Amino acid sequence: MGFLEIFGGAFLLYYFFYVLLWIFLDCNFALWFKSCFGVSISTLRGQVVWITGASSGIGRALALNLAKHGVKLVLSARRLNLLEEVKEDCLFDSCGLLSTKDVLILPMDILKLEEHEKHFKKVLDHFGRLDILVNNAGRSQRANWEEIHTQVDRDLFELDVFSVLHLSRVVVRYFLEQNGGHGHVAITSSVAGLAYVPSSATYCAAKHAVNAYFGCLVVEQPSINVTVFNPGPVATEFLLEAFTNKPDEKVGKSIQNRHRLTAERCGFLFAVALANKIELSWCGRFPVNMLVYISRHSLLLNAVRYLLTKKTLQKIREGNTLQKQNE
Ligand SMILES: NC(=O)c1ccc[n+]([C@@H]2O[C@H](COP(=O)([O-])OP(=O)(O)OC[C@H]3O[C@@H](n4cnc5c(N)ncnc54)[C@H](O)[C@@H]3O)[C@@H](O)[C@H]2O)c1
Repeated sequence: MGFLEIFGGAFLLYYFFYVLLWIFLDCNFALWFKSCFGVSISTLRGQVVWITGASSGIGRALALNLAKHGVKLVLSARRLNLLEEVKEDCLFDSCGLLSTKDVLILPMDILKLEEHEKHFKKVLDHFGRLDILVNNAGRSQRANWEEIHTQVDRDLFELDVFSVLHLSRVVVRYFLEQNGGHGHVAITSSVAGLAYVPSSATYCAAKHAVNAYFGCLVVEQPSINVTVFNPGPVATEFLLEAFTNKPDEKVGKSIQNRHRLTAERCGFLFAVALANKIELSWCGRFPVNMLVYISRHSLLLNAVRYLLTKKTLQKIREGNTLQKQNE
């Protein structure tokens, strides 16, 4: 057998394996592997994890998954009543591993950067330390590229990028100066931060931006653990609050969640990524997982760009449940 046959066979085998991953897994291989054979979420028991945007969706699901394993929590968002409900659910799901003082409700508007230090002080006053910050609060977008008002670009970046960076810098400085140089920062990014998706140009750019900022933190401060978690479509109510092309306008619609990852599964995978300190991971039901793998292989990506129309990509994005307005 010549070199070409061996090389060709190995190449085909490699892609055969990859295609199997694309079809059967709902996340990247490393994350799936760790969810089965990695360290348990229980290794985080007793640690203090601060989750922003914990009142609903992925943040809430992550909180519940961590609470089941006795992880102490700081729950932040703007709506106090919802945070109180999440706290109750966390205490219930922890089956006695957590008492009421182990879950701190810390209402905050993350856009008020000047209050970040004050909120962090409350965390330290209550628990005496912080082990992991999870930057999860954020809003998505539905808008045509050419119609997006520059104010929307600014507002979305203010929330999804600048507020995240500001809070993270407050915490990273604490890790470096008062925590022996160690600590863990995580971000709920998106597959829109790994690939290009239609109808969300500002959001896509914002998630690429945070991925780049946190990637730079990894190379600059190797002692700080960074987890960039990139979900595909997840069944939450995020479209209610999503930006459009106009300032101060929200999409204001529920999605029908036929082909989306459940928030529970997403929260579990996120908790696995935290426990195993996975730097970069993603999740999503077929064909999202496949498209992310392909987007990381530029040759295949170019082929797929010719094959998939904007409408098809949009349908995948919406979990095959495109609303009339978005068609
Ligand atoms: N649902 C998806 O399909 C999906 C996919 C990829 C990434 N994400 C990301 O996941 C994260 C959570 O989204 P979700 O789907 O759970 O939606 P969600 O609307 O249920 O959660 C968003 C959370 O952010 C909070 N928040 C928004 N603005 C805030 C502010 N100014 N101050 C404080 N808190 C604020 C909300 O109160 C809420 O708790 C977001 O960063 C989003 O970009 C979602």
